[in-house]
Amino acid sequence: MRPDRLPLDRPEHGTGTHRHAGATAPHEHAGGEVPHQHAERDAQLQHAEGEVSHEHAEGEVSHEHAEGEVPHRHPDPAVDPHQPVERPGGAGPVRIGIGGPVGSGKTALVAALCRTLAAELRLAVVTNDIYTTEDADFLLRNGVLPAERIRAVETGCCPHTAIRDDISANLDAVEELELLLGPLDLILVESGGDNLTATFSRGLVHRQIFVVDVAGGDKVPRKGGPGVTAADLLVVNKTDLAPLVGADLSVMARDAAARRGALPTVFLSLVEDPAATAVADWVRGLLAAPAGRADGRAGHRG
Ligand SMILES: Nc1nc2c(ncn2[C@@H]2O[C@H](COP(=O)(O)OP(=O)(O)OP(=O)(O)O)[C@@H](O)[C@H]2O)c(=O)[nH]1
Repeated sequence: MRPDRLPLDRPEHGTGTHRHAGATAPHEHAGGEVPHQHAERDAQLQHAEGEVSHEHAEGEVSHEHAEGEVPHRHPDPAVDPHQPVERPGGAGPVRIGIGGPVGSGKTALVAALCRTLAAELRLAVVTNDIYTTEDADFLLRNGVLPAERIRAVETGCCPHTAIRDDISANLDAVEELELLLGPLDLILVESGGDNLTATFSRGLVHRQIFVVDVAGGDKVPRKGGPGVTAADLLVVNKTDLAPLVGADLSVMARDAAARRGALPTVFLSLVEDPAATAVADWVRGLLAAPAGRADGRAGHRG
């Protein structure tokens, strides 16, 4: 092994286009590797300071690396490395993943759903953060659920790795909650903030909500990515900010419909509707529906 390549501690997957942040040293790619693109300023393929040079396999997707991050590989987000979980006969909890870009309002939505649904459902939450327990701490500070109903997973890596590739820490957290709390109706699994390619494995959650916000402008649904195109529910949050950033919500609605077909999209402002009414109603509908497989195919009851 070359000294500039560290051993991988996660499953290897196939590959494609990716990007590296910052300015630094050129690096090599293995023979036979699929051509990929780099940021404009990256004419020589550069890594952020502290980043270690590494290889990428065919099919890998676009992402950025933080300073000092350990090199690793990512799978094609269209390929789920795990088998879909069956929602167990209507008896076990429905697990819903909540993902989306940094700061889009995932934790605020989790808090809102806890406040709205805690009186009618037996629920628990798993949060994922890279280096901290920030999101769990926020939920605790705001008293949206008793402390024993919240578990924090520190991923120590790109959040999408812990919710899609190696989901063991999240599965452990889910299992611990079920053992400790007894029968549950709903477990919300919040991902750390990530890019538009981050999706949950159907081996971890039965359904997933993808949260984007209008603050970055009205182009986000048009940009697509598996979260936007394939999430079971797309939430366009912070609609109260639309006039301030010049975002046209009708354009976002049109683009979301074009990208998502029949899949639902909800426009939300947690400032104006702190109960997240439309999302809570969607969750209620899901729990009332017959049990089914995580990939949406018909399941069974009992
Ligand atoms: N104006 C406005 N602000 C919002 C809304 N929803 C959330 N926010 C604010 O947006 C900021 C980010 O919200 P979070 O819930 O922390 O976002 P997040 O997606 O969990 O962030 P990460 O976990 O860091 O990825 C906070 O300051 C929230 O108060 C909204 O509907 N309108």
